[in-house]
Formats: sequence, structure tokens, C-alpha cells
Amino acid sequence: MLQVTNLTKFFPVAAKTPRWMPGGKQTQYLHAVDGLDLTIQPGESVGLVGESGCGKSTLIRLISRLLEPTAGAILFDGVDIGQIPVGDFSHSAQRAKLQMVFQDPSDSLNPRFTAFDTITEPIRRLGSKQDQRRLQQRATELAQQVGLPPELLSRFPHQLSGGQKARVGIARAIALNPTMLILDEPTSALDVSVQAVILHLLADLRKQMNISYLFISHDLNVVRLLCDRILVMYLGKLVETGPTDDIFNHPRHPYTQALISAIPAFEANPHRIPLTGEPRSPINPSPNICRLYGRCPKGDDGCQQAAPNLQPINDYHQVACHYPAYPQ
Ligand SMILES: Nc1ncnc2c1ncn2[C@@H]1O[C@H](COP(=O)(O)OP(=O)(O)OP(=O)(O)O)[C@@H](O)[C@H]1O
Repeated sequence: MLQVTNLTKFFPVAAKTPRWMPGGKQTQYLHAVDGLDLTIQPGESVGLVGESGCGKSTLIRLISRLLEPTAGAILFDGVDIGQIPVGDFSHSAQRAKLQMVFQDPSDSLNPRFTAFDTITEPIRRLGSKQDQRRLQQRATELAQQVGLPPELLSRFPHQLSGGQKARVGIARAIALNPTMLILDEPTSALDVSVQAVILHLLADLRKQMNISYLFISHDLNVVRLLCDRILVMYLGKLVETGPTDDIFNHPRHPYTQALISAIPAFEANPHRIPLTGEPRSPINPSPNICRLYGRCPKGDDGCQQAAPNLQPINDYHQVACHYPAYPQ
């Protein structure tokens, strides 16, 4: 269904070397996505997890052709969509089959569109031509499928609750019977009780429609509920992949272990490994975890001590790996 090979995105960042130094000012590159391979089978639900700044959004913007890759191929349903120019992709046949559900429904819905306009927009843009009565009928079917009362179809986003807006975004995404959905933290902006309802809706839709999911989340519990397999991303690379239960029960990579041990529990966990940005705990000093990746403006000494392999470049920390040799 989806096969990504050696996908790479480098962003140019301002060079730190002053112009007057030998060699002059050189452009350096931030390796947001760094030679990444992944495959998703038909009907499979795959979770992508990783800390803030590891490259998740860049990866999905590449797959959904919102960004041009530096290198690599993106094969979707046998077509190398990486070759379709970014401007043409939104009108292509592949776009109809590859849909997205975005993070915050309040931000992603057009405030000037009613729920009906939003849900039927992909049909009008990419589907077969349909009269208004048929569109109304399809919008009602979709609203029922996602649990949105059809009488709300005439409302604008500001007249809907967070959960209702999330349902509108999902109805829009499934309007053209896609084979794959990319879900970018679809429930992170919702309060916890609504989150659970929307996650169950997504699980049900997958069963009914046999759609593949690429599900991005910070929340491992959410991924556990919805995904067959997990990809763990760190500094632009996949550092571990495996069936969900294996990743939870036997995480192999130190970063995955840190992520899993950070899942909130009722009792304090003495073996918890601090994640990036957290103060190191006296119980587990965790010397190889960079606490400041992406946030340290000048590569400070504390950071150097916390991660001896760290090599600050410009305003970012670019490192091959903070961890000791890891058995692949
Ligand atoms: N257009 C850009 N130009 C330069 N750097 C960028 C650009 N977009 C993203 N980056 C950098 O690429 C890295 C990866 O960013 P990305 O948004 O993909 O991370 P993320 O894992 O999605 O983070 P979050 O979970 O916080 O959304 C970050 O260091 C970010 O600052």
C-alpha cells in the first residue's frame, strides 16, 4: 500500500562559522527526516511516536506531498507519488485515496465553510460530478457514519463542539472511501472523555472500511489502543519498529524504553528514565539522553555533559546517535 524508501528532508539552516573564517560561511543542513524506510500494508494501523522535533510532521508532510523531499521515493498503490509535483498532487487520483485528519479541528476547518461544505469539498474537487441533492444525501450518510447529527450539517465550525468538529474532519477524510488515512494527533486538542469516543469511532471505521492508518501521536496509550504496529522515530530516523505488544513489553532501544517508562502511572516509577527537556533524576542520571535537542540555542555546557556524544551545529543539535551502540 505505502512504501517509503530512503526518504530524506534536509532544511538549510544559517551557518555558525563567521564569514571571515577560512572556508567562509557555509550552509548547514538540519536532517529533519534522514533516509527513512517504512512500509504499511493494506488495512494495517501503524503508530508513529517520537518526541517533539524528531521529524514526525515533516515525514507526514512529505508523504502527503505538502513538501518536496530532498531524496527518496514514496510508492502509494504502486505509483511513485514523490514524482507528482506538489501543486498537482491535490488533484490527483492518489490524493483521493490518501486522506488526512489534522491535529486541531478548530484550526483545520475553514471558518467560512459549513459542516456540509467541509465534508463535501473533496467530493466536489476530486470525485465524480454530483448534483446538490445527491451531495446532500452523501453528506447525511457520512454524518451518520461518524455519529454527527445530520441537522448540524448547516452549522459553521464556531457553532460546533470540539468533538463535533473532530467528527466533521473525519467525515471529510472518509468522503471518498480512501484506502489510507494519515492521522496527525487527531485527538490531542480534545478533552479526555471526547478523546476516547473519537478513538473508538476511528477504530470502528477502520474495521468497517478496511482503511490503513498512519497514526501520529505523542500519547503511547492512544497508539496502543489503535495500532497493530509502532514506529519509534528519533532525530529523523526510525530507531525501532515492531508489533505494538512487543514494543510495550520488550522495548529494545533506550529511547523507546524512556518513552514507555514515561507513561503516567498512579505510582511513582523508580526506574523511570527522564525524557528530553526533563531534569535528570538522581535515581537514574541517564547520561546519554540529550535533554535539550531542538531547544538549546548555543549548545551549553550542561547539555554537553548530559550527552557526551552531542555535537552542536548552529542552533540545533545534530548527532548521529546519543546512545551507546545499539543492536539493530
Ligand atoms: N521549514 C523548516 N525549516 C527549517 N527547519 C524546519 C522546518 N520545518 C521543521 N523544521 C525542523 O525540523 C525538525 C523536525 O520538525 P517536525 O515539525 O517534523 O517535528 P515533530 O516531530 O513533528 O515535532 P512536534 O511533535 O512538536 O510537532 C525540527 O528541528 C524543526 O525545527
